[in-house]
Amino acid sequence: MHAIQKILAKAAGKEKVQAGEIVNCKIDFAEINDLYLQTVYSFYEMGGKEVWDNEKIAFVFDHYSPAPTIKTAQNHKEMRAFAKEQNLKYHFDINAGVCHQVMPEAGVVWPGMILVATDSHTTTHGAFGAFGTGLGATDMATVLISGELWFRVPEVIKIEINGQLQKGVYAKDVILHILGKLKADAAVYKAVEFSGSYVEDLGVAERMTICNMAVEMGAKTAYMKPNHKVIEYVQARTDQEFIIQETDEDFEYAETHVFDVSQLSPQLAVPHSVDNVRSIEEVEKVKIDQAFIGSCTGGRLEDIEQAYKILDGKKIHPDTRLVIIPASTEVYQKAIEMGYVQSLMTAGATFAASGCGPCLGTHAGLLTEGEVCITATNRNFPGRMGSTGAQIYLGSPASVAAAVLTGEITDPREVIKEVEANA
Ligand SMILES: CC(C)[C@H](C(=O)O)[C@@H](O)C(=O)O
Ligand code: SF4
Repeated sequence: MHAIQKILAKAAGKEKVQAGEIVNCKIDFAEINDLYLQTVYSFYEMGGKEVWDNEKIAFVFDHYSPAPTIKTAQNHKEMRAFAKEQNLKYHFDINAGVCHQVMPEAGVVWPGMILVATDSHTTTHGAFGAFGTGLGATDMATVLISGELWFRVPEVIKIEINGQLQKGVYAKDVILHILGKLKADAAVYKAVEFSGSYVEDLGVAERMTICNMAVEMGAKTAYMKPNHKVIEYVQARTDQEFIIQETDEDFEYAETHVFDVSQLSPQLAVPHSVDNVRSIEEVEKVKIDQAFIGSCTGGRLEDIEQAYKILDGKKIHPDTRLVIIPASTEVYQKAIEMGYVQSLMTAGATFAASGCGPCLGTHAGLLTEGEVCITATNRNFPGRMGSTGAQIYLGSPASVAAAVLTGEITDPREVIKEVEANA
């Protein structure tokens, strides 16, 4: 069995499971975001009275936070009432950030757990060796009532990533490159394991960026075997005991793909699909109107630092706008302490309150017809960030920063070389 299948077997109280088998698993933690008030309605419609465990459920207000409309304010009000009535231990209101950043920071994510959330990017938590997957309102209501849910045991695709990245090339470029090669339907209902020499020593932030976008190839869940950096991160935030499952030597993967990233250029997903990927050399000079750094894909301290290293002491191009939204208040506070916020605001960036915001076009920086945006987020379908007539390029925070410096898509490797030469 694969480590992921062992996680499911343990949660189902079984010795062994196999791909294709349906198993009923105990859930370790469940998160509902503020787009899913329906979960509360379904909970009551299904006869729910008390949640199965009020210490294993989180409400996170992140998609519409702070509430940009009266309707979403009403949703928050009803969800706050439910959280109070059920005495939920974890209720992250409008001052917390994006669920996939807030939960690891709160110490509720650990290796070997089953974490479900009303969000497709719950694959992010494979970065911690967890089985993380997204649910709809009805399944989530079932979990709130019973603390259990059925799963079809997935096959596992192995993505082996080897080599050391060049300066100016980042984890976001790696996952975009993989998506461009394997395409958006490569892993439908399968689990994706990322391994190889590049992954083994990878830090938490980079692991989260890569696992976050596994769902963009249809993955049910993602997995990276925890390294010492992950274990240190988790143990600094929780006393929860955990087991790191080992994949059997003789486990047979459904597919194996091997990538050497040592010569990889910065990558961009170009309009209008996440798997429509080009090396930056093919898309340089595209004029940019607006740029965004943020989200559960690219809003961590390390992402903001990429922009700081390029823009510190400089001014963004007068024809462009840069919106930066730290993925959580904790990230925001650290970015302030590091001087990144002050420097980037002086360069001309606009900061907004932690949350999803422009990533899915709810508020804090939408695009109108004909505007061109480069963003550190994970989806670029028509209408994702506002008008369906806008053009969205997905790239690393460094590619975003290089573009707002020159006003057009620019290779961050060139800009970084210049910054270092003038340092
Ligand atoms: C919550 C939901 C509307 C959606 C998801 O499930 O991913 C959102 O977070 C997104 O990124 O599109
Ligand atoms: S930041 Fe974007 S991708 Fe992440 S949960 Fe929010 S809307 Fe979804």
